[in-house]
Amino acid sequence: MSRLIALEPLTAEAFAPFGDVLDISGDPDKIINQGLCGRYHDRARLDFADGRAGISLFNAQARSLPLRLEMVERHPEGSQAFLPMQRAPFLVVVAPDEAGQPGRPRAFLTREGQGVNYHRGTWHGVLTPLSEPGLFAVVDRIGSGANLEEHWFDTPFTITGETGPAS
Ligand SMILES: NC(=O)N[C@@H](O)C(=O)O
Ligand code: NI
Repeated sequence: MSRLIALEPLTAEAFAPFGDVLDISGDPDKIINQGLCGRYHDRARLDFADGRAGISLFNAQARSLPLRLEMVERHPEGSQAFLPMQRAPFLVVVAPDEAGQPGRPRAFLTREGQGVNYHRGTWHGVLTPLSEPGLFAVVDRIGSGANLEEHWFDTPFTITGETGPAS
């Protein structure tokens, strides 16, 4: 299998097997605050086994494309949401699960202002901003026990800077 992975635009449909896309596309679900605010209500499936939701802030160093992808990880006990606190697009890498191992990864480029929520157990690359500040609010599980499984590829992939169809 080719080790080159093209970028795909992030859409709710394409990302549905892996998680939720959080953005203000389309009409808000509710108009609140005396008509001054649109509420895009309850847009992510949060799931925390034997734990609670926590909000953390990540200040991540920017990476550049093309990017060598050596590892994906997953959190068996909880979902994980990345909500940018700046407007720059960032890289989102996910992979299907194939009998407990990640299948071929897919790479998405967010639009400005988009965030993602990885469903519990979704294989994903670590937070990868493409510019700085790489400042994100992260909503994930706070609890005891192991909640991180890493998979290091025998042969790394390369995420190109090109956009293209799903591979
Ligand atoms: N380890 C950690 O808190 N972050 C990762 O899970 C990640 O997806 O970036
Ligand atoms: Ni993670």
